[in-house]
Amino acid sequence: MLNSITALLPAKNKVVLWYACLSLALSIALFVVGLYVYLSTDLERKTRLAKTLLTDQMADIFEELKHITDDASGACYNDDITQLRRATFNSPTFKELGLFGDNFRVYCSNFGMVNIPIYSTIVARIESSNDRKTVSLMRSNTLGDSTFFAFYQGENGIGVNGLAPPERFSRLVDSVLLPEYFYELTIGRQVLSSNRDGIDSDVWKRTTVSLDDWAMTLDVFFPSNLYWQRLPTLVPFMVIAWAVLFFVFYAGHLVSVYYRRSLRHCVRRAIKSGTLDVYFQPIVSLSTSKAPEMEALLRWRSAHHGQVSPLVIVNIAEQLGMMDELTWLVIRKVGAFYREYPEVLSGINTAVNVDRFSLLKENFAPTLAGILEEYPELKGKLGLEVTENSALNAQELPLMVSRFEHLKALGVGLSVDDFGTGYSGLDFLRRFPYDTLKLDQIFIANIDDPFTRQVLTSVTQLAKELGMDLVAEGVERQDQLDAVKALGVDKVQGYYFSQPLPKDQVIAWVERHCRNVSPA
Ligand SMILES: Nc1nc2c(ncn2[C@@H]2O[C@H](COP(=O)(O)O[C@H]3[C@@H](O)[C@H](n4cnc5c(=O)[nH]c(N)nc54)O[C@@H]3COP(=O)(O)O)[C@@H](O)[C@H]2O)c(=O)[nH]1
Repeated sequence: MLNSITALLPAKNKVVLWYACLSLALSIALFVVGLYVYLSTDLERKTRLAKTLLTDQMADIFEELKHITDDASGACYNDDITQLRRATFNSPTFKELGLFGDNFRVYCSNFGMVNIPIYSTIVARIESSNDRKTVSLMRSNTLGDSTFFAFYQGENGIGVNGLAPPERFSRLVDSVLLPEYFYELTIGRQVLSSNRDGIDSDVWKRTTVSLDDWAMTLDVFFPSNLYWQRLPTLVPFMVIAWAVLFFVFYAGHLVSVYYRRSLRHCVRRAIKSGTLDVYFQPIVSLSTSKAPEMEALLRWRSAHHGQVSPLVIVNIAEQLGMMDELTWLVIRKVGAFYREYPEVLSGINTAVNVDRFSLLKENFAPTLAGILEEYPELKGKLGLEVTENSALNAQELPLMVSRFEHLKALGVGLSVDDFGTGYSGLDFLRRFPYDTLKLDQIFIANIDDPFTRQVLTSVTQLAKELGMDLVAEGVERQDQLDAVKALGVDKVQGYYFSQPLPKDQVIAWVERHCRNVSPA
C-alpha cells in the first residue's frame, strides 16, 4: 500500500515519507520491545532485592530472639515477663514472644505464665536445623489464623518463639514489589503473604526465588495488564523518538546523497564500473599525409557534474590511489576498440598516457603483458606517453631504465610527453630509450617568439640525432603548421586536423582521411 501511495508523490516527498514510516515503525518497535525488556529486567531485579531484604530480615529476627534467650532465667519471673514485654514493645516484627524449655513447652509469654506444647513437627525441624531455628505459619490463640512463628533455641536449652501477623513480616517485600507486581510468599505449602488473587490478566513472566533454610519461596508475576497500562504512558516518548530517528535518518540520507554525488565518489565509481569514455585524437604524418598514430584521451560526462576534465579525473585517481586501475581501464578500452575495428585500425598505433609512478612499479610490465595477451590485437600497436613532472631520484633512475627495457621487449612504444615543460631534460633523453618526443603545446602556441623558435630548432635537431620521432602537439592554425613544417617536424597533433573524437567518429575520420589528410 505504501508503494502505491509513494508512487503518487514526487521523489523528494517519497524519501521523506519512507523515512517517516521507517522511523515511526522503529520507534514503536523500540518502545514496545523495550518496555517488555525493561519490565522483565525490573521484575528480576526487584525479586532479587526482595530476596535480599527477606534474608536480612530473617537474620535480624533471629538476632532479636537470641538476645532474649541470652537474658532469660529459665523460669517465668516478673523480670522475665517484663523483659518479654519490653522486647515485644520494641520489636519491629513480633507482637508476642514466648519462652520454652528443653521439653519444648512454652512456659512464659509477655502475657504471663503459660503452658503450651510446641508441635512435634516444629520440634523436629528445630532439632534437625544446624543452628536450632525454624519458622512456621500456623494458627495462634492470640493472633489467629496464619500467624508467622519464629523459633530459636539457645545453647542453654532455653528457647524463644516470636509471633507476628504475616503482613508485618512481608511489608518489606510489599515495599519492593507493590504496586506493579503480583507475588506469593510461601513457607512450605502455606501462603505467608500474597496479592496473587488480584491477577486478572495473563502472566507474561514469572520469577521464583527460594530461601532454602526456611523453606520459603517467593514467586513474582509480571501480568500482561501491567504492560498494557504502562504502554500508553510512553506515547509522548515514542513521538519524541520518532522525531529524533526521522531527523537522524534524513540527515544521514542527505549526507550520503552528498557523498555519493561528490565528484570524488563519482570518479571512484566511474573507474570501478568502467563507465569512463576514451576519445581518440589522430596524429598526422606530414610526409605521408596519413594518420599513423592516435592518442587515447579520457573523457567523462558525469550525471551530477557534467563534463569533467581528464586532468581532474587523473588528480582524483591519484588521491584515491587508483591511477593503475585507470591506466588499465584505458588500455583495455583501446584493446576493445582495436578488436571492434581491426581493419580500419590495422596500420595505426595508439598512445596512452601513463603516470610515471605506475611505470616504476614492479608489476606494471607483467600486468601490461597480461592485457596484451587479453587483447592480442594491441600487440605492436600500443605506445605509452610518460610525462616527467618530477625529477627521478638516484634509486628510481636505474629502476626506470630496467622498466623501460622490459616494456620495449613487450613491443610497447615510449614517448616523452610535454617535452620541455617537466624534468625531461637532455640527460633524461640520453638515458632512456624513448621512441618519440612530443613537444609541449606551449611551444607551438608561442612559435612566433624567436627564442621559442630557437629552442624548437635545437630540440628538433637533437631528436633527429637521437633517432627519435618528433610530434608537435597543439597545432591549431595554418601558420603554426607551416612553422612546424619549416622546422622539419614530421608528425602533428592538434585541432587543425582533429579534436579528440569518440571511437565511431574517429573511425569515420580515419576512413575519410586515410588517403588524403586535410584540415578538420
Ligand atoms: N594518466 C592519464 N592522463 C590522461 C589521460 N587522458 C588525458 N590525460 C591527461 O589529461 C590532460 C588533458 O587532456 P585533454 O584535456 O584531453 O587534452 C589533450 C588534448 O585534448 C589537447 N589538445 C590536443 N590538440 C590540441 C590543440 O590543438 N589545442 C589545444 N588547446 N589542446 C589540444 O592536449 C592534450 C593532449 O594531452 P597530452 O598529449 O597527454 O599532453 C592530458 O595532458 C593528459 O596528461 C589518461 O587516459 N591517462
